[in-house]
Amino acid sequence: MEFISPTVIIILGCVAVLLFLQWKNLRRPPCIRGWIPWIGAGFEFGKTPLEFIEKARIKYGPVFTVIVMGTRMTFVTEEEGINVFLKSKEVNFELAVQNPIYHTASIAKNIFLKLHEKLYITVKGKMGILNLYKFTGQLTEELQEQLQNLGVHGTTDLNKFMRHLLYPVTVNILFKKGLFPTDERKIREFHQHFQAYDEGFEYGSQLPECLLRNWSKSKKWLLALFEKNIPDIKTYKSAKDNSLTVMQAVLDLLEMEANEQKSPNYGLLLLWASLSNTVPVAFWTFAFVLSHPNIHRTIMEGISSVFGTAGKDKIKVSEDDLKKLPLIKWCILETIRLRAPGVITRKVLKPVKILNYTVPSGDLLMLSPFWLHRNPKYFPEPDLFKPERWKEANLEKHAFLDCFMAFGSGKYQCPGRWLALLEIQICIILIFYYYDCSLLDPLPKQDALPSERKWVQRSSASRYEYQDLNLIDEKTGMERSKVIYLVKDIQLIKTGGMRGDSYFIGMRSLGQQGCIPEDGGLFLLCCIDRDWAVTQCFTEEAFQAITDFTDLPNSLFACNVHQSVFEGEESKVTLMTSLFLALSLELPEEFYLDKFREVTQYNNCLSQSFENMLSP
Ligand code: HEM
Repeated sequence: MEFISPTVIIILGCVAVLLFLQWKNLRRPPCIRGWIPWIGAGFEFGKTPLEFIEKARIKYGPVFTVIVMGTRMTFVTEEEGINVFLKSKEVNFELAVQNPIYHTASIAKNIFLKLHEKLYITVKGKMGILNLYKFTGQLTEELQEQLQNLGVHGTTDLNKFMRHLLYPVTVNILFKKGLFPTDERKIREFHQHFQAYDEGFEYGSQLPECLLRNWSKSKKWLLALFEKNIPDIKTYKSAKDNSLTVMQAVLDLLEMEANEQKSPNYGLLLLWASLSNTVPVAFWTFAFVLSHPNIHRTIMEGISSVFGTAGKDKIKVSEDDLKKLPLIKWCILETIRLRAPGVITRKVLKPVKILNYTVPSGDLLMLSPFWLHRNPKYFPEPDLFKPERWKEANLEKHAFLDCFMAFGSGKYQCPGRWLALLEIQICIILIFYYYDCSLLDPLPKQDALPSERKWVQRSSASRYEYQDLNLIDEKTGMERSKVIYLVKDIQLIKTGGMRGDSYFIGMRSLGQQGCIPEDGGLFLLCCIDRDWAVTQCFTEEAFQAITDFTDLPNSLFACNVHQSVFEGEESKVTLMTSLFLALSLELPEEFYLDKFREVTQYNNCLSQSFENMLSP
């Protein structure tokens, strides 16, 4: 008896603990754990996070938890959860983001926590409503300068165009006038590294850097760029007034707090925050407007009524001018609604009650502006681009529509939101003032979810042709046709081949050289939105013909990839590099250099490494 009772007590104790844990779990939101310990639902979730969230919402209801890489993420999708996310004192922004900040910008958690509030106040003040007027003139000037470089007529990828416009403008305004490189090679390097850093940001915020070699390389390149330029940024004095740039204000604060060594890291964060959403939003606003002829026309009429008929002269844009063109702001906000960030996050400090559930401390509370903006309860006909819905918002008083959460909310709402809106407004005014634009192809598919791996809705690649409104070409004296077009871009995918291998496939528009071999084909062209009607295959001969660079101007690559890719490039190696970049294949440099060598010996082209790189 004496021997049995401790055993019984232990068993009863275990049962009691188990029952208690079960009871505790019963009160927690339904949980998607996946079947692999620690990784949880990481794989399914990582593939298409937005789609995953929506499916889980339908299956489990408005509050649910997903275990990903050892982290409990609890999603809230309806009022009650949203209210807790926005208003509860038990949830915290800084603790939710300190880890990603540590990974992506190498800012130690204790330094981040110590400085965050002061830095936020500084940055918010510099870009707040009261200071916004200071940016209007600078933005107009910088944008006009960039547009001048564009010349009078040409064809380019719309996405690339927006980057070429907004990277230098944003850098020169927020950091120091003239900081953005003007040398072709350096510009290209900047684009390459910033894009790699931005594209890999989600992975970079969660995985150790040693697993992301190329991302890490780009991060180091950008940090080194700031390291080199910090002294110049510090001593820069604006010719117009004595005001500090946003980065100068940050540097002053870091100096005061004796944390100057972290200046390049904060530079990198500011750079990323200022460009990563603004560029895709500018792209989509432009694309939405061009694909709605009535809206486009009304905007053009508005611009002519405020600035007169288009001409070559530089114009000045004032606050009053902007007020006379509300439709442009509505279009931008409507675009942001539709292309909002996938999630924003807070850390639960003490258990919080949502509906009948208790969300435990330590969970990350997640809110998806993307899905919130698609709820018809809050935004009727949510999938339609309807700028007029913004008439209801009290924009004069700087209020957005209820449940518009693209800039986050609460204490640490995006401090750059007014600047982002202003930048895109002026960008649209100037482009439409100087260039005549029209759309020849339909808008790229809005719903990019199945292939969407990012939280933020990226812009898809589209081509765009612009034409100066001065219809007479100064050089030739001839009249120019007036076209701008937006073409769906092509994605590289892979398929099975006749030898039972998987092949690397893909090209931009095929021209006559494309054909569909009956044996399964070697190279397949596929539209980014999986529109199979434009899918075509190459034969081996066709592939060899198009990779023959000896007759470059006539090769299929040269015909179909924009001419500028090849301009000024001497070596074929660089050509190949540009080509892969042009095809939006963000592959590591060593890889495509290797690829170039391999391509010349066609049989090696299908190496295992290639396969691995392309595997999703
Ligand atoms: C359309 C463009 C933009 C969108 C959609 C956007 C969105 C966001 C979101 C969702 C957050 C997190 C807020 C939260 O969790 O409550 C954020 C934070 C931030 N944004 Fe933006 N943003 C945009 C443009 C900009 C620009 C142009 C800048 C700078 C010039 C900027 C600077 C920042 C900074 C510094 C933070 C971090 C705030 C903190 O540490 O507390 N953003 N932004």
